[in-house]
Amino acid sequence: HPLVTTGALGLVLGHPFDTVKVRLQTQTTYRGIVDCMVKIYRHESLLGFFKGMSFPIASIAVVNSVLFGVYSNTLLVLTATSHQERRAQPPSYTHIFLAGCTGGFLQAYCLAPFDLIKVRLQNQTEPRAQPGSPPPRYQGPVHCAASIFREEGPRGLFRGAWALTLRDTPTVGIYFITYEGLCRQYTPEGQNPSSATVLVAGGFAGIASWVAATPLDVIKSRMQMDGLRRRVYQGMLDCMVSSVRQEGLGVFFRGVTINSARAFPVNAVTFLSYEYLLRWWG
Ligand SMILES: C[N+](C)(C)CCCC[C@H](N)C(=O)O
Repeated sequence: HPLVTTGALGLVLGHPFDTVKVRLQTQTTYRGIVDCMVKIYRHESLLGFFKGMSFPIASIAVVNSVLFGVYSNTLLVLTATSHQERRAQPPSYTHIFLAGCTGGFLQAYCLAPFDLIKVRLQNQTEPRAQPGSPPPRYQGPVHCAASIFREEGPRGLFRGAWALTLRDTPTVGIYFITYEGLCRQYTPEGQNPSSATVLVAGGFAGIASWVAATPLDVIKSRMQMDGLRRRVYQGMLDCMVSSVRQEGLGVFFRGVTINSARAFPVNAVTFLSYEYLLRWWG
């Protein structure tokens, strides 16, 4: 289906932005977005921007099905109305928020191992296949997963999962509230939102939820990178405190600009697919 293709394309085109975000959040060698992009391009070529992309592509369908499936089923239980009836009897924002939080909470658990591997691969700065230079620690996603499993045990695959859950539970609530709120604002009573409305509302829902999610996103990424060699942080709180001590409060908004630029198109397309699927299967 074209929408699935567009969704996958959005993910591919958005990935370079995500790589820059992750590096800005976890490494101190970059002075900003442009500096980071230039350095990646010089040392690792264009391929450097696409490190760690295969697992997100492979898992997006599952992760988004859990997110949107749990959300819409929770809403169904809370409001006792089907999707069609819902245009006539819109659910309350409390219900939307609660259903979003439930979806975010469950989605975080499915996402955690894939996200960990993505972040570890994105942070490998070695250029690909340079004869003579030492090879990167992880040769690819499967090797990365197997190495983490071997070196850190099965729980190692869930490093940073707690921070990820805390990041996603409330902010997926915000995601759906923003989306529904904007759709209602710009749609005549009792009608379905137009495609343009869905795209714009979805884009802004992505940005709003990511802005709210950024502080815990930074902590999550740092927890995921911790333990690569020796462990630096005692836990999430320790990671927050020492990050703020060393880098100031601004640390909580690392990567927010580039991530917002990525989030608008990616989430616009995501919500458009969601609305289409609901109308078909309703
Ligand atoms: C709630 N939080 C902001 C964390 C995520 C919301 C949507 C995530 C989306 N798949 C994306 O990659 O942008």
